[in-house]
Amino acid sequence: MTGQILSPDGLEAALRAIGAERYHNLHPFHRALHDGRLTQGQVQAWALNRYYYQCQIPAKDATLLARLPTAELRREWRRRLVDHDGDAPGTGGVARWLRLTDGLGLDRAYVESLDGLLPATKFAVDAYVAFVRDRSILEAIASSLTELFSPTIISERVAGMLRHYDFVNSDTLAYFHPRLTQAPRDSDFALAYVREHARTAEQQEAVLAALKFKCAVLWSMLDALDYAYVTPGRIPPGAFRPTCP
Ligand SMILES: O=C(O)c1cc(C(=O)O)c2c(n1)C(=O)C(=O)c1cc(C(=O)O)[nH]c1-2
Repeated sequence: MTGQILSPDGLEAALRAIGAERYHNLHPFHRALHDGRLTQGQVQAWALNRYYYQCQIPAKDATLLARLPTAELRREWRRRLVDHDGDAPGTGGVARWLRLTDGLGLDRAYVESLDGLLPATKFAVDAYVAFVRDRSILEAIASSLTELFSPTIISERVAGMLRHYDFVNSDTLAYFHPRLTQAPRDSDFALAYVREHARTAEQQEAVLAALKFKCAVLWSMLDALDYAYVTPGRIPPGAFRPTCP
């Protein structure tokens, strides 16, 4: 498609095709998580590593917020900060994620210390924040478009985990509930922005590449979990070691 300019609908279709092929719902570690094939220790490893993604998302959004040129765009984007950081201690998505790690039996101070992260989790998440800092605003906004696909995986995850694991309940999974309305609101905005602003073939290619990059960030986080926690003997030095079965 080099050089060819897509219509806004054509661009949206190409973005959705990337999600259908590359989104992390297809990863074997997620399939195992949602189908009840993981131990509590493996679910702890997932939640502990994913905590780093959660707590860097508002840092990523703050980085982008500072670069946005208009009050209208900043007003829209700052909602994301409030969604994640809350507007008082103990509120917002990051605090709700800690309810999940608490409920799974992880020590909160240990989770927050980030000491147990897999090296690849840190590299992947830091690469996402750096991408949003260093690339064009159009690419930065496009990289959030994985959220177009997240409501489906979140619904599958919550239903699957409640059905299969006796160590979670709807209170510990409360993180996910607001995401079902926040994610479509955010991705509707990001998609409309991208449809309107990606006009040249070069811009459209950059937008598609940004979404592929973000799918790769999410995929590589799961590759790292799969490598370290599924086959015994592969946990990297210093990373979290489950003590429960
Ligand atoms: O549970 C998931 O599978 C999932 C995926 C994604 C995503 O696709 O990036 C996000 C979230 N959750 C999420 O909770 C979230 O807050 C979020 C923010 C962003 C982003 O790129 O700004 N993605 C996601």
